Amino acid sequence: MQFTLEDITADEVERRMAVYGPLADTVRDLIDAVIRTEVDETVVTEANARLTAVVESLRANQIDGAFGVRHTAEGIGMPWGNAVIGLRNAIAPPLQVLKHPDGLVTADFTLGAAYEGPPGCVHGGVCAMLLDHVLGQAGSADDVPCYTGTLKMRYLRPTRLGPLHAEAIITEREGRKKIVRGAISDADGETVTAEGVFIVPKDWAGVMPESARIPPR
Ligand SMILES: CCCCCCCC(=O)SCCNC(=O)CCNC(=O)[C@H](O)C(C)(C)COP(=O)(O)OP(=O)(O)OC[C@H]1O[C@@H](n2cnc3c(N)ncnc32)[C@H](O)[C@@H]1OP(=O)(O)O
Repeated sequence: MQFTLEDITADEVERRMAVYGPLADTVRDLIDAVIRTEVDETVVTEANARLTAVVESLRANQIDGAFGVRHTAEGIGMPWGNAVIGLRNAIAPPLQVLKHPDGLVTADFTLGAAYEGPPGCVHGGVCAMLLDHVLGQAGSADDVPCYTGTLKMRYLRPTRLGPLHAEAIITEREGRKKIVRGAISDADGETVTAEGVFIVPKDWAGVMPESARIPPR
């Protein structure tokens, strides 16, 4: 598992974000539209033909495999394929995770039709995925990255699709292990709580170069 140096300027990062962010936003909108459309089926078939052509145009030149986690020499993270926060990943909500001075990390986001499990509610696995990431970023808030070792979820009540809040913080440390706790809440309070053991890998310094220790945004 390696992080990749991409030696570009901050301006170039911004420029690329302005190109790929809107594309992923449109595809995210497309996913929602495909789930909810009630148009005539001939329109659906035509849309599929146009989309197939778009996919072909994008695949004319592409990388092998996944995007990876790239960073600039200045330490700007570009985890753009990430399933939770990836700028280029239309499957990601995407979460904008904020890091507060006391170590708390928070994210406010809205989940729509693409994240449904029980009727009108968020899929339990989606809650686990989002909390895994938010707890992971809280565990890494001291700039020493850690990986999920164990993650326990408690589903208190169904999480309705719509506006939600997630937060997490390190509550205990023991050597390379950090216990991180967090929750997803709606307007009426917590719906899912999570507790995880996050572990700094033995060889983390080799895995993540000094220049990349600023957590990905
Ligand atoms: C900044 C961005 C944040 C994003 C966060 C996103 C979170 C993620 O999704 S990470 C991906 C999912 N997680 C993974 O793929 C991790 C896969 N596992 C691993 O890489 C390794 O097993 C790893 C790093 C967790 C531990 O490996 P290693 O460093 O060799 O641990 P090891 O030396 O055996 O054990 C260290 C301590 O941790 C404990 N431990 C090891 N594995 C686990 C585990 N799975 N659960 C709980 N405790 C564990 C050991 O018991 C030991 O404890 P103690 O010091 O008290 O004896």
